[in-house]
Amino acid sequence: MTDHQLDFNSPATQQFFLHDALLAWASRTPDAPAVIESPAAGLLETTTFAELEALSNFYARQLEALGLEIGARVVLEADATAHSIAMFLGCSKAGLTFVPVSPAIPSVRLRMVLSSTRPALHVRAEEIAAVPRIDIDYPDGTGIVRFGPTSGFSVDSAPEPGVRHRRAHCTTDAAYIIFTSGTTGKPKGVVMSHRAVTSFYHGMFSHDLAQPTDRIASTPPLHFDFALLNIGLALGSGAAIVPIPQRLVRWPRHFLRVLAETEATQVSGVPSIWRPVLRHEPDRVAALPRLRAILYCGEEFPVPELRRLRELRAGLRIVNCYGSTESMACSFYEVPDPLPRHVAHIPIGAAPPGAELLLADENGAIIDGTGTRGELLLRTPALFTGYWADPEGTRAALVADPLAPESGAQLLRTGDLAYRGEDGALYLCGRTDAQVQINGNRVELAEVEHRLLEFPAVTTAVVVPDETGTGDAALAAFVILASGATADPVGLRDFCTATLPEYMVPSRISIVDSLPITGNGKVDRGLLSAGAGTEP
Ligand SMILES: Nc1ncnc2c1ncn2[C@@H]1O[C@H](COS(=O)(=O)NC(=O)C[C@H](N)c2cccc(Br)c2)[C@@H](O)[C@H]1O
Repeated sequence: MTDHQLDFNSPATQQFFLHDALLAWASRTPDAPAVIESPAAGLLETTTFAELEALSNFYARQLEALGLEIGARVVLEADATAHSIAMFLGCSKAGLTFVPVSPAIPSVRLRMVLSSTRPALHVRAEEIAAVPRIDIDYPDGTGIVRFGPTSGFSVDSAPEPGVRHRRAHCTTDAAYIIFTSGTTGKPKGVVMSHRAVTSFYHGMFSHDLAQPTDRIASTPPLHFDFALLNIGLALGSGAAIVPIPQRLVRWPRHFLRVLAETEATQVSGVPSIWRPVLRHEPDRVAALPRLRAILYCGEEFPVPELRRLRELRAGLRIVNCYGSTESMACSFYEVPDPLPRHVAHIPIGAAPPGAELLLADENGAIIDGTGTRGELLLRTPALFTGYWADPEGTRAALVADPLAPESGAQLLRTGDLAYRGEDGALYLCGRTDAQVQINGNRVELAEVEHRLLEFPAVTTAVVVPDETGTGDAALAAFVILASGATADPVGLRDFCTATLPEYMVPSRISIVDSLPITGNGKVDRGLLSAGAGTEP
């Protein structure tokens, strides 16, 4: 063993890292399916726990051989597949921090991630590396790697070897950094340590959400930590993960075919994935052979749609999973079966064992009673390390424990408003800021507004959730142009598409002469949301 190679078996390093949590079953059930993929109709590809472990060891060795520093970043551009899961497990084993990004990420945003995290490597799944990104100027010394069943681990350009200062990998090191939308017009890199992620998983396993015989279909993209929850839930329970390619999620017939062929027993996804399925293929939902549970997160699931799902599948277990990326997630709430007629909103339940959700009023005082609205504060061992390169933003997200301010303990300010129901459960009722969820993706309205304001002719931009449409959440933008200036909604929309992910591009852009305001002079977003802003 050379002086910088890590010995995973020595007591000193016998800690609990992300890869320990996800591969514990490789020794118990090596031949059980860990990843089941459906590359084409009628075709299934299964990777066993032993194969996944061996593949992650292969990638770990290749990464180790590059001699990078512990904690160096690896930007991982891939969809969720057996190989990309093995790659991030390999990063975990090699003490490297992975930064998952979507293959659909606009180059401008990818450049921001690269310049901010200064990664040692940009590793790309071979199926997407076939389309080279020509407009990326890498920070110097960044290595470029293609990986997959054909390429193995192909180094297209070697990284500058890091100088090893650190001897050992410890669980407070960052397992991953996930970039979410940021209010200051700049996305925030949420840094999650191994200790935070594995303690979250530990709390999650106390809910018995999965058995070794389960096959959990996962629909979120790899850059959304919901995907990491699903992968951890499946593999950590000895069950199989069934990654659903993004392109299929929007096609109900294909989506349901894959669920049927892989005999998925659970489906994890944001509520909006069910809307087209319920509208266009209800019979196929009813006919799915083994679906027994769904898990959702990211946004409210409209109760009428939940009822419809239950009509189609009597006894379906439905779990509402609430949380923010800064603590991976937080609470799991079992939707009662049957769902009483009077229920109009599904609660988020309570925090998992080992964590605590508190309600605080605007002065920071704790709210114990029922019916009073406050901001949700979270005490959890799964707390993020901070926002990457943003100490100010990190401080603003945390608050001293109101019940023990002297202790130095920090609680997460979720930014969510909630109240405690008579049933003791917590119900969300809005945001303290203007962050919204579009198809389960977090959108800071300010970030979209900032982009619109970069358009030369625009003097004012307001973006609100568009409540005028039916079903899918969308964004409506209202812009005011400088006097005499001209612009058209199509041009404005293209301008947004150039730098923002699709879900952040407003579907409706109205050029207006004025905006409605509330009594205290703020733009009346509620009125705009309701479409009042577009009346002639
Ligand atoms: N179940 C809900 N009902 C309603 N509103 C929800 C729910 N889950 C979130 N949200 C909202 O989304 C915000 C956070 O956005 S986020 O940081 O992008 N994270 C997310 O959306 C997803 C979050 N990481 C998560 C949740 C569950 C499992 C995993 Br694993 C991960 C929360 O503060 C809430 O406002």
